[in-house]
Amino acid sequence: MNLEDIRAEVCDLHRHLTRWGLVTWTAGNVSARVPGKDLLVIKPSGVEYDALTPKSMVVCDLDGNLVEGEHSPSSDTASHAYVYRHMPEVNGVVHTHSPYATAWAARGEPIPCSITAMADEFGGDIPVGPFALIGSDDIGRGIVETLRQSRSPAVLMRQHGPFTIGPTAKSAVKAAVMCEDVARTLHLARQLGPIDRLPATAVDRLFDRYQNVYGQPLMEGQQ
Ligand SMILES: O=C(CO)[C@@H](O)[C@@H](O)COP(=O)(O)O
Repeated sequence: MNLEDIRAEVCDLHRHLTRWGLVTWTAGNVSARVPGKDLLVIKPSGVEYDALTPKSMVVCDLDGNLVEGEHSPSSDTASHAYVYRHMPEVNGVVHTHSPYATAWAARGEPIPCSITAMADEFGGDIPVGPFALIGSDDIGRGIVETLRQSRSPAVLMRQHGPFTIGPTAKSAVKAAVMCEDVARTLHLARQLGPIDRLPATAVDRLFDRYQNVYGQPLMEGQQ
């Protein structure tokens, strides 16, 4: 993929944030690593989703410095860059303020792994990361420290909201969609009474099946 393709992909992926109701106004962002280069592509800060174009996407280095683009990069660029610097297996990062996941983040409470959909996608609880102010790479440090100890591609940054990672930018977007889905379901379940976590052995088997068997075999060149 060349830089123009990545700009187009990152721009297009923001449509999923609005389609799945994960963002309000301009509060959320998607980025992708540029393969083989110490660069990332991210959304411009504070631009409405309907106005995003491939050209308005911003290219930054992995210290968060602007390299190419007509707009200021997302406020979370330094944190996305920190994740790419410290997690070489990650090629996509997403942040939203999706309401149910952010409600769990506001309480500083992990989402307990109580349903098969959570075991499938997250392989356990969705953990809580530390509170950190926006602007520096402190949020990135909290994401990396928390997710290194977990199989989950999602972390609820305390009193802020969810951040997700993935081997592709699309997979990080999918994790953000699934995170909000299970956050809503577990919130609803808890209104009905106490909820139990799945046994660890069942979580392991479900996670392995979903990650390795579920769906269609990949064709050559697919991700
Ligand atoms: O979380 C916050 C602000 O609380 C930001 O990530 C969010 O508003 C999105 O900012 P950007 O438009 O990406 O600069």
